[in-house]
Order: sequence, then C-alpha cells, then structure tokens
Amino acid sequence: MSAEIIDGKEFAAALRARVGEAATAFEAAAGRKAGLAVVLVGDDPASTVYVRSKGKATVAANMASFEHRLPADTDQATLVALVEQLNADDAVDGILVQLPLPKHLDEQAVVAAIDPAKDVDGLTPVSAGRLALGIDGLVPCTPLGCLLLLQDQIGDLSGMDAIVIGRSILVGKPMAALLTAANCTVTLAHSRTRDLAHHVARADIVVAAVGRAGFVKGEWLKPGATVIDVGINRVDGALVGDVEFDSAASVAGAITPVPGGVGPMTIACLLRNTLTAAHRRAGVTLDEALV
Ligand SMILES: NC(=O)C1=CN([C@@H]2O[C@H](COP(=O)(O)OP(=O)(O)OC[C@H]3O[C@@H](n4cnc5c(N)ncnc54)[C@H](OP(=O)(O)O)[C@@H]3O)[C@@H](O)[C@H]2O)C=CC1
Ligand SMILES: Nc1nc(=O)c2c([nH]1)NC[C@@H]1CN(c3ccc(C(=O)N[C@@H](CCC(=O)O)C(=O)O)cc3)C=[N+]21
Ligand SMILES: [Mg+2]
Repeated sequence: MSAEIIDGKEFAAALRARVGEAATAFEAAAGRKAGLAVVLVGDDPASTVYVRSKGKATVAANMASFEHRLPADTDQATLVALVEQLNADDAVDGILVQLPLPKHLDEQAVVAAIDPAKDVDGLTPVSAGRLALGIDGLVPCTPLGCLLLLQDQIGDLSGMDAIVIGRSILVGKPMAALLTAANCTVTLAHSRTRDLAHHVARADIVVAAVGRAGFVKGEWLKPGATVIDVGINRVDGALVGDVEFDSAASVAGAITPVPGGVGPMTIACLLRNTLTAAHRRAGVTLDEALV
C-alpha cells in the first residue's frame, strides 16, 4: 500500500468543534440556539442509527435537535403538514427529511415543501437551481464534505481532471457541480457509461458514489490519483465503500477509508449548513473564517 489515508473522521471532528464555537457565539448574539429538525419516516435500522448520531452531534455542537419519527404508513398530507409546521417554527433553522422515504410517498413533493431558507440538505429545487447557476445557497452535505477533504488534501483544484461515478440528486450531481465550480474538468459517469475504466484512468480525482461494494478497482486508477469513496455498503456485517480499498490504495496517491472518511464529513457539514442557515435567518453575520 502506498496511498495516504485521508482522515475524514479527524477533519470532521475539528470542523464540528469550530461549528460548536460559532454556535455558542450565535446563541449569545441571537438569544436562542440554532436548531435542526430531522424527520424520519419508518424504522429502517441504518437510517435510525444515522438520525441518532446526528442528533447527538447537534447537541454536542450547542444546537437544538428536534427529532420527528413517523410510522412507515404515514400519508403524504400528514408528512407535508409536518414539514409546513417546521417551516413556520422560528426555533427551527434546518430541516432534514431522511431519504429514501417509503415507496407510497412522493419524495419530490415532500422535499419541495421545505422552505429553501431551511434546506440544510440542499435538495430543494431552489437550492439545486442556485448551485447549478452559481448563486450562493445551501449545498448538499455529502458533496460539500468531499470538496472540503479534496481542498484540504490537494489545495487548488483548478485544471484537474475529475470523475464522479453516480448521478444521484443527493450526491453525484451536486458533486459534479461543486467540482466544476472549483475549476475541475468533470466527467459525470452513471450506469449507462461506456468503458468506465477508460474514463477513470484519465482522472486526477475520483469520487465514487455508486452504492456497490468494491465496485471501483485499483487497476482502473491513474497512479497518484486522489480517491474519495462515498459508498456505505454493509457486507457480512461490516461497512465497506464503493472502492476496492486494497487494490486502490496500492495505486492511488490518497484515499478515504470507509468507515472514517466521507460519512463523518456529511454530519459535520449538516451542522455547518444549519449554522449558516441560522445566521441568515436571524440576520446575524457569521464569521466565515471560523468555519
Ligand atoms: N457517506 C455518506 O455520507 C453518504 C453515503 N451514501 C452512499 O453512497 C452511495 C451512493 O448513494 P446515492 O448517490 O444516494 O445512490 P443512488 O442509488 O441514488 O445512485 C447510484 C448512482 O450510481 C450509478 N450506478 C449504478 N450502477 C452503476 C454502474 N454499474 N456503473 C456506473 N454507475 C452506476 C447509478 O446510475 P443511474 O443514474 O444510471 O441509475 C446512479 O446514478 C451509497 O452506497 C450510499 O449508501 C449516500 C449518501 C451519503
Ligand atoms: N436527506 C438525507 N440526507 C442525507 O445526507 C442522507 C440521507 N437522507 N439518507 C441516508 C444517507 C446516508 N448518510 C450517511 C451519513 C453519515 C454516515 C456516517 O457517519 N458513516 C460513518 C459510519 C457509521 C456507522 O458505523 O454505521 C462512517 O462512514 O465513518 C453514513 C451515511 C446520509 N444520508
Ligand atoms: Mg492530514
């Protein structure tokens, strides 16, 4: 193995600590804590674990956490009514509806009901439109976390060839937009891409968000490439990424592990977005140098 291991867990802990300090300053200035509401429909075990760890991180960063758990058979009108109630609640700065929702619910309509000012997941049409147009707004947490790791690892990304594998609304598409804004030349690959290995071989930066364990092979990589593994797959009880770690680590220059890479960054960026939303909503200036 030759690759440097990118310690997302450590980076995320430092970011959460800075967000916590800024959240304390926000409370002093605004007379209230910044607040994050998370909505979980159903009892998918992985989602339940994620929502719980996020709630703990929120409280540890001196923000208020509001958890709403609804039964799996909740109807559309009830869920949208909850989102509207959270939109109207002044103590709530951020709203996250855990995805995927049970199949009988219209995910797009639920997300579109979120007030864009509180869209800390960056998933509403308004947030996605702002990102596409280069207008300042709230950016999806996982791609934001990946970008922060890349900039910390590499510095200026200008002119680099990047490939994003996966084009989901939550990860791949916004990741490609962020890398484009950072002046990379971006390839966005998906299940219909022909000769993926050929495209990967050109890339200085590889972001894998496919949802298939060990899908990206080390032999595809350009030697020295920086590899960001977004995948969270459970195989025989263990968490593994979308990149075949051992073969990739022998070719890459740097690589994120799973766990301990992108996952912790997602939570840290969720807190950061909540703090950003709180400042904007309260008309308090955020010291950007801090976070
Ligand atoms: N670490 C974290 O914080 C987070 C991790 N994740 C994890 O990241 C992974 C991806 O999540 P998400 O984006 O939501 O997943 P989706 O299932 O929504 O999207 C998967 C994408 O991968 C593409 N894909 C599937 N098979 C192939 C293939 N053979 N070759 C090329 N592309 C392919 C699909 O293409 P097509 O569009 O053509 O179907 C699709 O665009 C999952 O493992 C998920 O658990 C997700 C969110 C946060
Ligand atoms: N609206 C919405 N927004 C999301 O951001 C969102 C979502 N829905 N649905 C599910 C996915 C998945 N996701 C993860 C976040 C953190 C870890 C994480 O912290 N992982 C740890 C390991 C955790 C463990 O051990 O299980 C790690 O990688 O080190 C993983 C996955 C956010 N998602
Ligand atoms: Mg380091």
